[in-house]
Amino acid sequence: MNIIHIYLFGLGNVGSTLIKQILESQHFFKTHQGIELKIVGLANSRKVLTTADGIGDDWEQEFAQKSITRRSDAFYDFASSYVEVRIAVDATASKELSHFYPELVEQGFHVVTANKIANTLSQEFYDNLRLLLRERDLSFEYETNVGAGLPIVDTIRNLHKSGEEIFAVNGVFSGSLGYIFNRFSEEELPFSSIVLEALKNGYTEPDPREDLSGNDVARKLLVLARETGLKIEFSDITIENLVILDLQTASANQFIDRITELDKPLLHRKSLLQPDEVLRHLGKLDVVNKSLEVSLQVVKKDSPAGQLQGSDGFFEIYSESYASHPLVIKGAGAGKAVTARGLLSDIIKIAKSCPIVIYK
Ligand SMILES: NC(=O)C1=CN([C@@H]2O[C@H](COP(=O)(O)OP(=O)(O)OC[C@H]3O[C@@H](n4cnc5c(N)ncnc54)[C@H](O)[C@@H]3O)[C@@H](O)[C@H]2O)C=CC1
Ligand SMILES: N[C@@H](CC=O)C(=O)O
Repeated sequence: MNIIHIYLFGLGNVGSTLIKQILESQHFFKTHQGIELKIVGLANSRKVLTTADGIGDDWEQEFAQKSITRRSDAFYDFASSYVEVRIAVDATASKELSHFYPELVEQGFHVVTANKIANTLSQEFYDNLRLLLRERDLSFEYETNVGAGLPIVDTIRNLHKSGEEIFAVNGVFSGSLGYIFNRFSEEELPFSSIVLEALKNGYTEPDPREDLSGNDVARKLLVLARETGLKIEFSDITIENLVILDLQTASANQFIDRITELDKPLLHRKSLLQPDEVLRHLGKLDVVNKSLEVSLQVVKKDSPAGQLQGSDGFFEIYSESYASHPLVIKGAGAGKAVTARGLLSDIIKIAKSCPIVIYK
C-alpha cells in the first residue's frame, strides 16, 4: 500500500470539493489501486490544521475547533516526522503562495496546483522551479490550469514531447467567460447579473475581474505557450480588458457594489450584433509567430465557438498532424466538481509514479 500525505491550501469552492471527492473515493483507491490517500494538512489564509490520522467527514468542525494560527513552517515541522510521500495541493488563487513553491520542493513536497500564477511568473522563476524539481526528483502537476478538468495541458505536452510541431491553439479558454457570453448573447439580462451568477456558481475567479480583465485567459495561453517550449513573458500578451478604467483599481467589494457600471458598454457591444452573430471571448496562441491574444469577438452563431453552451470551454489545436483539421477538445471549462476531479487525477498520477515506501 502506498500511503500519500496530502497538504491542502485553500478550502473554498475547489478545495472543499476536492476534500469531498477524496473522502468519497478513499476506499476505491485503496482497494483498486493500492493507494491510501490521507489529507493530513489543511490551511486557509489564516489557520492551519495537521492530523496524522487524516481528516474525516467532520473536517469542517475539526478545522474550526483545532486549527491554529498559521505559521509558515507548520506543515514542514509536521511532515518532517513522516516518511510518506507528501503532496502539497494549491487550491487558492494566491500569488504569495505561488512564491513558496520552490521552498515546498526544497522541503520534499510534490506540488499539484489549480492556481495558474506560479506558471505565469517570470520565465526565470518558471525555469528555476523546474530545475529544482529535477534535482529533487519531485513532480509538479497543473492540468487544471487550463480548461479545468479537460485534458489540455497533457495533450499539448505529449504532442510537444513526441516531436510534433504545434502551430496554434485557439478557442474559448474560459469556462466562466464562456458561460457569461453564451448567456449574454442570447438572453435579455443585464451583463452584471450574469457575472454575479457565474460567481455564485463558482465558475469565476475569486475576484471576477481576473476573468473580465482577460488576465486569467492570458495566463492559460502563457501556460500552454511555455508547454510548447516558447520562452515568453506575461507582458508579451495582447489583452483586451473588459473592466472599465474606473473599476480596475477599486477594491473587490467596491467592484461588486458597482458592477452594474459594466452593463452599458457591454450592451453597446451586443447592440452591434447581426441576428446571426454572437459574442465570444477568444484566446489565440500563435506559436509560430510567438503571438498571444485575448479579446472579445463577434462570431457567427453557426460557427464552432458560436454553438457553445453553458460553461463549455473549446480548444482547437493545430499541429503538423492536425494541420487542416484541428484536434478539438470541448467540455465544461469551469466548475468546482470538474476542477477538483482534475486535481485528484494529478494527485493519483504522482501517487502511481512514486515507489512504494516500506514502513518499519
Ligand atoms: N472554480 C473553477 O472553476 C476553477 C478554478 N481554478 C483555480 O482554482 C483556484 C481556486 O478557485 P476557487 O476554489 O474557485 O476559489 P475560492 O475563492 O472559492 O477559494 C480559494 C480559497 O483560498 C483561500 N486562500 C487564499 N489565500 C490563501 C493562502 N495563502 N493559503 C491558503 N488559503 C488561501 C481563500 O480564502 C479561499 O477560501 C484558483 O486559482 C482558480 O483559478 C482552476 C480551474 C477552474
Ligand atoms: N475563471 C476561470 C476558472 C478556472 O480557471 C475560468 O473559467 O476561466
